[in-house]
Amino acid sequence: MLTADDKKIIAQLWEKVAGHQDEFGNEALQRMFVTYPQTKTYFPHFDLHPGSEQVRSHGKKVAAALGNAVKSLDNISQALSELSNLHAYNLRVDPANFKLLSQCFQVVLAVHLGKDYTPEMHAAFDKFLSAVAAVLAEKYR
Ligand code: HEM
Repeated sequence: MLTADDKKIIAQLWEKVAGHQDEFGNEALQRMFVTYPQTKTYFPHFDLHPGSEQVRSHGKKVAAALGNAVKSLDNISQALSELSNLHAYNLRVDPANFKLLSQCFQVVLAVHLGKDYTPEMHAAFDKFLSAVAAVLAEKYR
């Protein structure tokens, strides 16, 4: 459950992300594929080499979806409803993978924002990403 404070901090953090959104999405995916190679099995139809345009374009979509959720912190479930259907019914992504991408996205934030990514931001954003993951996994049962 996101507190009012969490929501404020998440919105502040996203202001720092805006402008780098596409790049951060791309880097998070690149890290996920290198660090957790099992995640590549969901993308057999993608070129997964570093610098891949397909990954870049996918990173842009993922980051946009996160940005959309940041705008709807009071109703993430509704904001990501279509994506939730897609991941559960069509893609059948094992929900364990959501944590892996979340972890990679946080490393990207730490690398790029450095000290600006404060422990408070880390804590609030971690809760946010868990909430997103819960929504993407909620249709599985
Ligand atoms: C924070 C978590 C995630 C978000 C916000 C997210 C978001 C998205 C978005 C926006 C799309 C594009 C949907 C469309 O084109 O209409 C997508 C597609 C997809 N996602 Fe996710 N995703 C997440 C996690 C994951 C994870 C962890 C995996 C697997 C390891 C995954 C696998 C896929 C696949 C295979 C596609 C289809 C790609 C294609 O063929 O174009 N997603 N996701």
